[in-house]
Amino acid sequence: MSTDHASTGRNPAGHGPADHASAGPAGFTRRALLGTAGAGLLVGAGAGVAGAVAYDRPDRSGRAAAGPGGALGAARMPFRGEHQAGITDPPQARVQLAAFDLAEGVGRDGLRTLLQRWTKAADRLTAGEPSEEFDNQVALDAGPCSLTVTVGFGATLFDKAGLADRRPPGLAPLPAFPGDALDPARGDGDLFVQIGADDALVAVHALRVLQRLAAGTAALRWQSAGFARTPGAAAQPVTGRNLMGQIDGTNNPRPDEDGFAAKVFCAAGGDQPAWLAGGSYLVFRRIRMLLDNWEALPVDRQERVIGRRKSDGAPLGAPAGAGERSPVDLTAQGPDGTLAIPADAHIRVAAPAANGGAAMLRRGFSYHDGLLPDGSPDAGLLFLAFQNDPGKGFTPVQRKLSRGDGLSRFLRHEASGLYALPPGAPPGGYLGQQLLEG
Ligand SMILES: C=CC1=C(C)c2cc3[nH]c(cc4nc(cc5[nH]c(cc1n2)c(C)c5CCC(=O)O)C(CCC(=O)O)=C4C)c(C)c3C=C
Ligand SMILES: [Fe+2]
Repeated sequence: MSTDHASTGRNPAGHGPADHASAGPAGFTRRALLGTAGAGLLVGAGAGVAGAVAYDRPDRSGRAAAGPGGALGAARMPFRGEHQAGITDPPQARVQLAAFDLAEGVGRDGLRTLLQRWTKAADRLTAGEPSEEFDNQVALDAGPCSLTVTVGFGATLFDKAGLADRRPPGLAPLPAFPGDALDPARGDGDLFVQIGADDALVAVHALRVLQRLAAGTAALRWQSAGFARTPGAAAQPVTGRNLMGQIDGTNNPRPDEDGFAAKVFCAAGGDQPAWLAGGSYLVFRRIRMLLDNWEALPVDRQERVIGRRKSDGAPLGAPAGAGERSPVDLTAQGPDGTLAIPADAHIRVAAPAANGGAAMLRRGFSYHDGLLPDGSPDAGLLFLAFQNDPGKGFTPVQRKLSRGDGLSRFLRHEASGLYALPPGAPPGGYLGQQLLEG
């Protein structure tokens, strides 16, 4: 399968011809539309750097910016397509995650109106235009900055909106896992939004717009801000690091591999409702890292906890210079004859081969929200995993990790959410139309 619309389903229809797609780090699809100035810069940058990887969210070092927000700001992710944006697109530098609860008495019609208003706003904001219904001028001088708006439906939405018979089976509650310390006030919710952008103001602005458009219909339940590497921070596009310092995301399913779409997206037929075809399920976990304990561990022991080298992300046992994409050999032995990748190493316990082929597309973001009362960092990973069936993806893997993963000693799962993501908004239509009118 190639990195085309069939595998990514991100259709640039209606957004002009300047679409650049390439497989970026960690298998995400780099697909952004640049304004005239940005497109010119891309060509110029590619011509000037021999052997450089085509990278369509341009490096800040280009600087020759014109138009809204400069080159980084002009990069634009198509909002419409077979699948929603923000799934196969590479993680942006900033994310706002939030969930909303429907107000009392808001039924199907109220939900439809809300989704229509959100779609209209997302159409405009992702194109770098202010929202027509409400705008507070916070993002006025910025371009779209690769803004994506991704919407999901929690299990509780379906009863409230009179859609109980349309609730998909994959929204059955996740089981409780050993060690869970979940705060329901920071998870779950009727409606979920993931807003990514390469600029913090653009992301916050988009969330504020959606929140204002929801006034009287749905109230914010929780909100979490996250971040990832800013494009251009590294000399070459590489898979990002998390707050434990590990390269995180290497062994994700890749859009150019066979069966990618079947792992990540729901297909028509089977036990999935027709409205979810082209959609996906998202598992969210707010996972705090016990960084004081982690950082007290020598690097070689940290590496054995994960099963990969910190420097370059290569699997333990791989020769020097092998790189993060080097194949994982779970049978490799060290000089002393023991397993190079220990029995409780995270990548061994989480591997699809150890979990009946369970697969998911991880697209997490770091968070750092200051200190807890005991002085330890309130920091970790906003874990986001997209899959076609959480019962065959996240749940079996997390069950295994919670019992036998060396990494779990350094983690606390503090919030959780499970959402069904409808397919992309149909041409001229709105997000969730297949659910409400199908
Ligand atoms: C239930 C699923 C998973 C949770 C929860 C999870 C948390 C978590 N992971 C890291 C760091 C890394 N994970 C890596 C690989 C990896 N993780 C999962 C699943 C969960 N991780 C899978 C399926 C895999 C791939 C396994 C494989 O096939 O090799 C890695 C290695 C690099 C990579 O492939 O991404 C790191 C590093 C943290 C810090 C964390 C919770 C905070
Ligand atoms: Fe992991």
